[in-house]
Amino acid sequence: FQAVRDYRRRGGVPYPPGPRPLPVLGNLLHIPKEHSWLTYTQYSKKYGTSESLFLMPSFKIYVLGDVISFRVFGQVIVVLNTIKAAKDLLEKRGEIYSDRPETPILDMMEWQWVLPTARYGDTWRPARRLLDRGLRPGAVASYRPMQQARARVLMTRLLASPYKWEDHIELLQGELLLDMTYGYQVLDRQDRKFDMVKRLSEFGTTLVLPGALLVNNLPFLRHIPEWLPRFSYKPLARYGHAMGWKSGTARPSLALQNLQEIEKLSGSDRDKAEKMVSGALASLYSAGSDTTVSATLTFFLVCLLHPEIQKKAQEEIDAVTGRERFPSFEDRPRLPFVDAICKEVLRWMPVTPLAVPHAVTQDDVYEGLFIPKGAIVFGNTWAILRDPDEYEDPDAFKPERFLNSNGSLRDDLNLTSVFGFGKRICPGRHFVDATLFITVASLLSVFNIKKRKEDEDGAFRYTYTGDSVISHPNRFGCSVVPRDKIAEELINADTLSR
Ligand code: HEM
Repeated sequence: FQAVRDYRRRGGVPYPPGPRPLPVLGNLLHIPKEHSWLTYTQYSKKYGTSESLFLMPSFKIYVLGDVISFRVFGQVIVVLNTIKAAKDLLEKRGEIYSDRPETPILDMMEWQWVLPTARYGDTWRPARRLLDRGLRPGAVASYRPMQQARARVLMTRLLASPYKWEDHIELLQGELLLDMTYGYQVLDRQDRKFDMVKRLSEFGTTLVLPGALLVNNLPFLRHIPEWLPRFSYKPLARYGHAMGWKSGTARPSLALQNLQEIEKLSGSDRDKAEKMVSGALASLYSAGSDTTVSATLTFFLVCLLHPEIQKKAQEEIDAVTGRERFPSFEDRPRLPFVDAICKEVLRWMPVTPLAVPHAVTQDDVYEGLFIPKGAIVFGNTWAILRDPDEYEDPDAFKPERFLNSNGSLRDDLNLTSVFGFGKRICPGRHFVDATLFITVASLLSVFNIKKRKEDEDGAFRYTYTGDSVISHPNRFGCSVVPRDKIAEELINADTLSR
């Protein structure tokens, strides 16, 4: 009966192609627990030929591999494997493709105000507007002096304790985000407020793992009253409280900007606005920290794998600074190769290979394929950025692909898929762009990032995590050494001047 009802609802229009569902289990076994983007990319090739019946073009049956689908316990999951499909649906039909999958656990915990998981509509809209305004290119430019200063503190720390390089990278991102958001200055890694924000946000991200999304579709797992109350400790209230956002620290920050507007309100309007603002602000650390850390770790990995690229970038930087100072944002137009490295870092190992899932709010038909209301839709950023038609030799790390023949930077419109799609595209992307540039340029101006002695002979292996929304390199050894005496003196002089 269900099959007949389903057929009627679709009017006979087929679902996007994919592996044949099994009885009861559907496609459960076809969805891998790890690195699912690789499997989806393979499926897209397997189901990816549009075939003509009887060799007659007009009798084409649609078996488009750029859109594939799976069904698990009544949930339809759609994966868009090309930039065209992602743009056609997530961007051009954004009004119905911008929701997020239902995550009741988050709602019960009052995380519904946190932007990356917020449902599309009246809760999301004002929070998103707030962040778009606060993180637009012009506004982000005002944080440059802070980003530059913090990047230099990273150099000081790396010189003092190079073996703690991973900790220093993580601390840098925490400092940048909490300063920009709340004007809060993290003391050190032991700072208790920093630690609490970190733990709360880690907990939040485990709830949006693909596994957690499937849990929503198993009715018997939907009610978990025994353990939920222990977790519902109003995380946002705590989060905002820890950062003192209502006391409005004097440093310019997004919190400070928004306080004045809230102060004009009263009663329930004020209460609602406070929740909205604290949710929007709390989104920034949870969405921005691990992601930028992952991209920075990939940059370190690239330096180990390609010393020649590192050297070429150093030559470019030296020609601009004369090795008498650190590079700055003002130097950026004269450092296209450094910029190209940052872009290639994002393309080569996309931090969120399947972006963040969208959900559809209305039945839809695309290229003769049926996409039902409630379907979860992934844009396969990995497949888009490893498409050999767009990126020659896509598995290779080649910054030159982002340069014109005269050495100037080349625009690449597909690269924005690193940050997702349509109305939900990452609002932090301009901030990331600045952070990566100044971190990479500062690092290369004074350090060589190399394999450890023990890794020099034999094959050096690296792997990436594949069980979460964010993918990052698994731990690898690395040696961070000042390039020479000049570099060391530059760092010391800068440290003393602070
Ligand atoms: C390399 C670093 C980063 C990457 C790769 C990244 C990627 C993404 C992606 C793929 C999405 C989902 C887009 C979609 O649904 O289509 C997203 C959403 C979001 N990102 Fe980022 N992001 C990064 C850094 C940041 C930073 C630094 C911030 C804050 C300053 C930030 C704030 C957000 C927020 C608030 C959302 C939710 C937007 C919404 O749902 O409307 N992200 N990001």
